[in-house]
Amino acid sequence: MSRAELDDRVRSAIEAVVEPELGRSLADLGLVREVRTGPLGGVRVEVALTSRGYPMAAELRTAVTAAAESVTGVRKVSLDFTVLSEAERERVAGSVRSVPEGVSPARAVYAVASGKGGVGKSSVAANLAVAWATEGKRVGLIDADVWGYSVPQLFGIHRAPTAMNQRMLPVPAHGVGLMSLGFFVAENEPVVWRGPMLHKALSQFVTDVAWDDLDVLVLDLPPGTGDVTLSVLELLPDAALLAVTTPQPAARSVASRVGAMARSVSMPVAGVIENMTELVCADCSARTPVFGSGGGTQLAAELGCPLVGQIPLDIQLREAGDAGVPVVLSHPDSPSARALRQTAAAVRPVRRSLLGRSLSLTPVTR
Ligand SMILES: Nc1ncnc2c1ncn2[C@@H]1O[C@H](COP(=O)(O)OP(=O)(O)OP(=O)(O)O)[C@@H](O)[C@H]1O
Repeated sequence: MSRAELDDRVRSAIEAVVEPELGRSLADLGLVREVRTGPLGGVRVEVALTSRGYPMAAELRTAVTAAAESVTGVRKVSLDFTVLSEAERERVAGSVRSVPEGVSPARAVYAVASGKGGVGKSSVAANLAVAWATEGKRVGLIDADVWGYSVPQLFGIHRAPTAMNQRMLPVPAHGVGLMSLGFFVAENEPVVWRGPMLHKALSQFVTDVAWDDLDVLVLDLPPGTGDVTLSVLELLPDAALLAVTTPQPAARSVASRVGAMARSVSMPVAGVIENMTELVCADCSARTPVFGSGGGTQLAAELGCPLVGQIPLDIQLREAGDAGVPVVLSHPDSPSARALRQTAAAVRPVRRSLLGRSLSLTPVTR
C-alpha cells in the first residue's frame, strides 16, 4: 500500500471518531488538521481541540490513537493537539443547537421521584440513564435534586460545563449527557437559593443547554412534592413519573403522596420501582427482606401503573456510586445491575392525557 493510501485510510478512521462534548464526528467538525505516515508505519496526526482548556483531551487522545492504530500497516501513532482559531471556533459554535422553548428536548422524558430521601432515587436514575445509553439511545440526565445533588458524585465528574454559542454543553460521562447544579458550586458548598432562582436554573438546564435530539431525558427530582417538582412539570409537560420506593410501608405511603401530586397535575405515571427489595447473600443465595416486603406492588396498584422493577440491596451498587462509575457499567453481572437493566427494558413511554390541558390551538370560525 502506498503512503498516500495509508494516509487516506488513517484519516478516514480518525475522522469517524466522535468528539464527546458535541457528539459529532471529527470530520463533521473539521478537527483533523493533518495525517502524515512515515516510511516505517509511524503516523503523525494533528487534531484541533475546540477550546484551550478542553476538558476531554485524555478521552479524545485515547479514541484517536486507537482509531489510527486499528489501520493495518500503522505501527506507531504520535498525536499532537492544537486549538481552533477564533474564526474556526465560531464556525463550530454556530452549529451548536438547542431546543426552542416549549419544545421537548427528548422523545421520552422520565422524572424519577421519591416521597422521602435516601431510598436510592438518584442511584436508580443514574443507572437507568446509563442502561439506556448502553442500548444505543441518546440519553440526557438533569440533576433537578438541587439541594441534594448527587449526579456529579455518581458519575465521577467535578467540573463546570463548556459554554459555546451562549449554550452550555451537557457534560458527557459514561455515555450520558449530564447537567447538574453541582457542576457550578464548589464542593460541599450549600445551595441556599430560593424557589424563583431554582426555577430559573432548572429552566436554563432545559432551554439553555445544547441537548441534541435525545431519545430519553431523565430527571432526578428532589425528594418530596415541592416547588421544584412543579417547576419541572411546567417546563417539561410531557414528563412521566417513575416513582421510587423501598418495600417499607412508611416509604410507600410517602411515595403515594408523590403519585397523588402527579395525578393532580395530570402527569402520567410510567411505573413504580422498588429499591432495596431484599438482601441477597453472596455465599448462600438466601434472600432477606431487610425493609419488609410488598411496598412496590401496593404502590403500583394504588397509582394504577406497572411495577417496572425490583432492585436488590447490593453492596456493589453502593461502592460503584462512591467510585463514580454506575454499577451497570462497573459490575454488569451484579444482582443490582441485572435488575436495573431489566427495569430499563420494562419502562414504556406513556402519553399525558389531553383532558384538562390547554392546547395552543385557536378554533377557526367560518
Ligand atoms: N439497591 C441498593 N443497594 C445498596 N445501596 C444502595 C441501593 N440503592 C441506594 N443505595 C445507597 O443508598 C444511599 C442513598 O442512595 P441515593 O443517594 O441514590 O438515594 P436518594 O433517594 O437519591 O437520596 P436523596 O434523596 O437524599 O438524594 C447511597 O449511599 C447509595 O449508594
